[in-house]
Amino acid sequence: MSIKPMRSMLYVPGDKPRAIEKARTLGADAVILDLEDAVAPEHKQAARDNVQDALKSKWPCPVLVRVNGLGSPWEHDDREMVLLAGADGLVLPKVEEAQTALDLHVRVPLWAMIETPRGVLNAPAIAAAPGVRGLLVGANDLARELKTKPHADRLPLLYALSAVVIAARAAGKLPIDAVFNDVRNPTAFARECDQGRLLGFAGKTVIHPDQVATANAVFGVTQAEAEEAQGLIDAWNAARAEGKSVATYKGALVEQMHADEAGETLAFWQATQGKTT
Ligand SMILES: CC(C)(COP(=O)(O)OP(=O)(O)OC[C@H]1O[C@@H](n2cnc3c(N)ncnc32)[C@H](O)[C@@H]1OP(=O)(O)O)[C@@H](O)C(=O)NCCC(=O)NCCSC(=O)C[C@H](O)C(=O)O
Ligand SMILES: [Mg+2]
Repeated sequence: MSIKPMRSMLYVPGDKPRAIEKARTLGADAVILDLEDAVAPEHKQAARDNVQDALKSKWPCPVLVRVNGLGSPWEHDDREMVLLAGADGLVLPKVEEAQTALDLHVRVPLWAMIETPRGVLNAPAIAAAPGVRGLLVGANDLARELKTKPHADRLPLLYALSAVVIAARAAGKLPIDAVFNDVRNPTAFARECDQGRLLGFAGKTVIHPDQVATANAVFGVTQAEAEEAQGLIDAWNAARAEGKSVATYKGALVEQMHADEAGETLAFWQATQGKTT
């Protein structure tokens, strides 16, 4: 089984060449070169050229491109460029129907952004569409569309966040949590990462270098967790060798599902060894 961790997916504005260069060195599990909301209309062409250029060289992680939305004046040229330049994935904003993903016919993995109420309602079908690798939450757009306000615990968004996790997980795709705007508030960022992890997200989209290490840590597996997983597997194997159907580890029940989960934890830990953060 090949595991590609997506603990941190770093957005980088396509019109900031310096930030694009820096992004190569930050230890994010993926980089999303943005042509959409981070780029003003008068810079769209220059951003597309920068991104095309950046895709010519080798990167230490997968590089995705967020294109402008369907119906925008830039959508066609953006998509052509992504296909020509060979990005590792295409991030499509404001996806509301599974048919949108089906109609695209792109030859790169698709990451669908869920950031409207209709997108949330149709998330199960969108996630299940062939070619879709994962769902990314766009909480800024979603909050605006829901006519809600920022809230420390994201209470107004909880239903949508969980709906995205459930839709993605049911389809075997990756749910990725939304960005946290306040880049000078690492404590609140870490709290939001913890919440996202608890909800079941596989990783978080981030917007600043300082957010990468925290996302990698929170959505990753620590050495202590890996050792715990190994201990549980050893206890399970010993019990099975004695013909038992259940075991205990440190006083708690262990069944096949727990051993399987521990195996996944170990595999994920191994997949992140050797990464910079
Ligand atoms: C958020 C920022 C505008 C903050 O900018 P600034 O205050 O200028 O940052 P710093 O001075 O702290 O930057 C320090 C150095 O780090 C580099 N940097 C900054 N951001 C990035 C980045 N994302 N990737 C790579 N490198 C970055 C700077 O170049 C500085 O480097 P150096 O000069 O060498 O010291 C800014 O961080 C930023 O623009 N972030 C990305 C914004 C973005 O991509 N937005 C779009 C995606 S989020 C979205 O659209 C929401 C979603 O759709 C929704 O609906 O929710
Ligand atoms: Mg958005």
